[in-house]
Amino acid sequence: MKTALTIAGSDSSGGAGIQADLKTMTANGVYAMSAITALTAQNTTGVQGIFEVSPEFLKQQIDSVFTDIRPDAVKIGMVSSAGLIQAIAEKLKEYKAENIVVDPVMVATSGAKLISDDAIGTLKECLFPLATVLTPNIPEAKVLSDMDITTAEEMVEAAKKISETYHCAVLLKGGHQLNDANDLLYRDGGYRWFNGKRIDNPNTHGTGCTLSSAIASNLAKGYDLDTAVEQAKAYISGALAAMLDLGAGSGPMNHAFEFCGKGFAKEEA
Ligand SMILES: Nc1ncnc2c1ncn2[C@@H]1O[C@H](COP(=O)(O)OP(=O)(O)OP(=O)(O)O)[C@@H](O)[C@H]1O
Ligand SMILES: Cc1ncc(CO)c(N)n1
Repeated sequence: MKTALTIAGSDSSGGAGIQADLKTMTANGVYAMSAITALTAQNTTGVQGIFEVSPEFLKQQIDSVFTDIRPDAVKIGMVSSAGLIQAIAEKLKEYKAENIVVDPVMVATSGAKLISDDAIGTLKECLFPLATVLTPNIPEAKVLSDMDITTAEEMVEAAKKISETYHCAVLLKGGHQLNDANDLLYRDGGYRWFNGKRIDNPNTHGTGCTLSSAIASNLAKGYDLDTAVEQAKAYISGALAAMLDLGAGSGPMNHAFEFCGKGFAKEEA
């Protein structure tokens, strides 16, 4: 069985962060492991608290994973401070990690800030150069490209700028902000649109985490980047289309939509 590691923050409400990643990787057929950067006290309405681990303890978790079950792909999500980012970069280089998906998480769907301003510089300097693919949403891409992005043409320009600056592929997510869930993959000087049909579902908590983990799972299984993105889009569309409706705010998706009603996932006794 192929294996994947998520290095990210825990979401107590289970829809984003580590919990979304582990569910996504499992549903996508790879063995899922985690190294936790921070605990969040969080639900669908917001983030009530953040408790970071120390860089030393994060390194210890990464050592424990790599020295025993080597991951075929690594996904990186919420990393809120410079020391943690440096710790991850050091360990990924030491273990020559491959298939690295970096989701530059800055703000939660609920609006809460998940990274300190000084850490954004460290993210660019230490982690982006290690990435196979970066997966910013539009607000994150605005910060990273220092450009305004209001049209599809500007999405191409911004993705090109980020890709050329950090020498990695960039998947710029159209998501809820701009168009019909159309994402743009810029790599090796060229680009391709991945058009998604917008699903009329207000419950989008954790969509970014889920997409990046699905891409990492597909890379772990040996698919090329284009196919990995294509299949990840199909997975997230299925999870959104299952129309789970939990919590008072923007709720989580059903990561196990393919299993529902089957085998051990039968709902009622
Ligand atoms: N309503 C929708 N219907 C179909 N696809 C969607 C919808 N909303 C988001 N997506 C898709 O979900 C994926 C994640 O994109 P999105 O822009 O939501 O990420 P994000 O803003 O980083 O997520 P998060 O809110 O978790 O931070 C993309 O592939 C996007 O196209
Ligand atoms: C822990 C965590 N990571 C990422 C996000 C972004 O959706 C979130 N809301 N919470």
